Amino acid sequence: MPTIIMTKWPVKIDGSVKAKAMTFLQKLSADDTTAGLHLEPIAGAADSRVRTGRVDQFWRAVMFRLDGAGESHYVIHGVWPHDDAIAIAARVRLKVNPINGLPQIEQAEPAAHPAVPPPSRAKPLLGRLGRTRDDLVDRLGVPADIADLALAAPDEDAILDLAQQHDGWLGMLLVDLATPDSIDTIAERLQLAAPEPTGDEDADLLRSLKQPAAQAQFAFIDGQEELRRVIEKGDFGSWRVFLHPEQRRYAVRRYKGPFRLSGGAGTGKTVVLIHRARVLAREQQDARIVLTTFTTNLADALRDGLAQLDPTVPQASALNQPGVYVTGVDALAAAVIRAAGTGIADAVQAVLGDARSTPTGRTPNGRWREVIEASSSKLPTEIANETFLSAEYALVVLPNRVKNENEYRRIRRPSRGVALDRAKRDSVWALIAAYRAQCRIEGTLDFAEAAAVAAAHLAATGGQADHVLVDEGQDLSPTHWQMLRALVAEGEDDLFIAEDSHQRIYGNRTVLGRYGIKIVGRSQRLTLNYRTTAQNLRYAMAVLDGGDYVDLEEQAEATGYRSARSGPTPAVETVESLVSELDTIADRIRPWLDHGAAPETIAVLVHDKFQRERVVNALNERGVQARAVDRERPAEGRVLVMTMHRAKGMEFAKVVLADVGFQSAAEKARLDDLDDNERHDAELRARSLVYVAATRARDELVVVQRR
Ligand SMILES: Nc1ncnc2c1ncn2[C@@H]1O[C@H](COP(=O)(O)OP(=O)(O)OP(=O)(O)O)[C@@H](O)[C@H]1O
Repeated sequence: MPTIIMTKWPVKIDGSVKAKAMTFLQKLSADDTTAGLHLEPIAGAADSRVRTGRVDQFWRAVMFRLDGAGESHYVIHGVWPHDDAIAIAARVRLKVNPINGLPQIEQAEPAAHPAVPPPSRAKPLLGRLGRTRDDLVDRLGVPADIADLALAAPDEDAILDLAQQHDGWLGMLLVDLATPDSIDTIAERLQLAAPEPTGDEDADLLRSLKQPAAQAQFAFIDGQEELRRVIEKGDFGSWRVFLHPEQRRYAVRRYKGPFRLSGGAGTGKTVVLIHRARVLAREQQDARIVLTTFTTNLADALRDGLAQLDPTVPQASALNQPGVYVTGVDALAAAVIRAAGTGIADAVQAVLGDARSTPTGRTPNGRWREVIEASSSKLPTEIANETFLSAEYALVVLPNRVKNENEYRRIRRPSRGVALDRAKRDSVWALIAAYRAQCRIEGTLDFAEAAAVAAAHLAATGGQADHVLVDEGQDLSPTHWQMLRALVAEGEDDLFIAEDSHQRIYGNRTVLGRYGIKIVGRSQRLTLNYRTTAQNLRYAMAVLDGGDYVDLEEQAEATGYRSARSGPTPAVETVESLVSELDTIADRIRPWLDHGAAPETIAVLVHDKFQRERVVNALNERGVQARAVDRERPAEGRVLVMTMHRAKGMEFAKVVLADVGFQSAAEKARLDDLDDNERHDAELRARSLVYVAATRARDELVVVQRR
């Protein structure tokens, strides 16, 4: 049976043609001698391998036929109207790039490229970065005509425009060339290697199509189902098929222990996790794989993503079952506790010092505040506040299983800022004891307690997973890490953690090594942003400037991300009042809708739920149909309005960021109560929130800031 090798198609085709293309390719992959396919060579074509095929009366497919190992292979170049297809088929050529060994589709007459612009007085970007024509052409294998265009490009935006015209390895090389990375680093990142030609051109082409960097553009299709997915999803689904060589490496490689993958927003960390879950599930049918993240909404998205990638991957419906169990990290703790039944009593005893067997409820938000208000504590406000106490509890008390005043007096409190002398420790413990007593009466646990109890149970009774994959690692708390560590035995491919410390918007800094997760050098970073245009990325990175962010191994978080796409500069509008803010938001959205943007591809991101309701009402009053998004999945047909927290992990074509720089009186008072350490951390989180929100925009970003 012939093998189909799909490429990212240069033109988008609409639904009815897709269906016909699908039927055509299905028949081709079943039997290429079927008469109705009309596979024909083109007389005088630049490449004798080229064939056209009949999709219907009007449309033709253009492809290359390669013969290797006694089988025919068809590299599908695309589908065009009849006359265009014939003209394209006459000129295209598939060859192995002699410098980098990668497959290259080129036109016999390169007239399609714009002329090299006349040199401007300022030195072009690549020259400023010390790049030469030899670097591009002789070391990396950039075709000479494109190298000349790149070397004449005045700035990063011009290079990105050029990169956008070239899918696959060539586009990736051009994006990398606009960064300060060395030529060796760039070559290494794409894993370039040019093996000696064997003398059999078809075999050499097939070998080149299998190179890691080639797979960002060419995909060997495995069965009819995969064929259907690739065609139906077209461009938007390309993450499913065309991975960056680095992404592929992290998705498939085996690691001797925990591995950490960091990377800025939109660099494809989630994509890697989903692919890795599939690879593990396919290779080890009985394996119990847990794929987890911070919130239930994010877990829903992971579940959907995995089903989209491959509906045949079994998704387990309970912990400790073969398949991929996708769940939020707190739901995971609840699942461990539920499954343990009354057997959880020992773990509750180990963590809290009382042997409750059915801690079923969830401690309500605000409980710390009630405890403080009900007490006659003499502690200063920088200690007797909800932020400090809940952090002390989650970072010091629970992970160390502190059960009484004596133990608390002796415990080390690394990186906790405020020093506590003996009297203060005793007063803090009194509040903690009151908190625990109240929760005991009500039979509730808070999230950090539930994770600590689940961790203690798993540590005593044994792991319930073979591989654990974690997204949004920067937001997890110490007891989450203890639970995940205990969930899987130490060993090969035990934990795979994706994180971006710039996106920490919940909780406090944590250090993996303190909770038994030893990365020891197994850590890598993704740097190519797939989602956000270079202009939006610059805005988002500027929000973080000067902040001292550190990662889960206590290293300063790196920046230096690059984007593969270029677009308009974000519009920043400063307004004086709430009314003018609401007017501005509506005025910005209307033209997008008038130009045909689907309403659900537009999002307004705000600070809190009150503002969300205000914006929804104001937009509807101003004739823009809008809907608030809370926990549910967003629906179609209306502009979406949600909090910046809710937007985590999501993306939209166009985003309006509202309330930037605005602080309510209540928030200001809360920050004033904090000690310097906590306040500094709260400020980092606030910046991270704007960074998260700004990086949700794929194409256009409008920022509305209040004076
Ligand atoms: N190889 C790829 N080809 C095409 N698109 C990709 C690829 N990898 C990722 N993407 C797209 O880039 C976007 C961001 O990917 P993803 O959500 O995995 O990034 P992330 O690093 O997890 O982002 P965040 O940290 O902001 O949640 C998605 O739209 C995804 O489909």
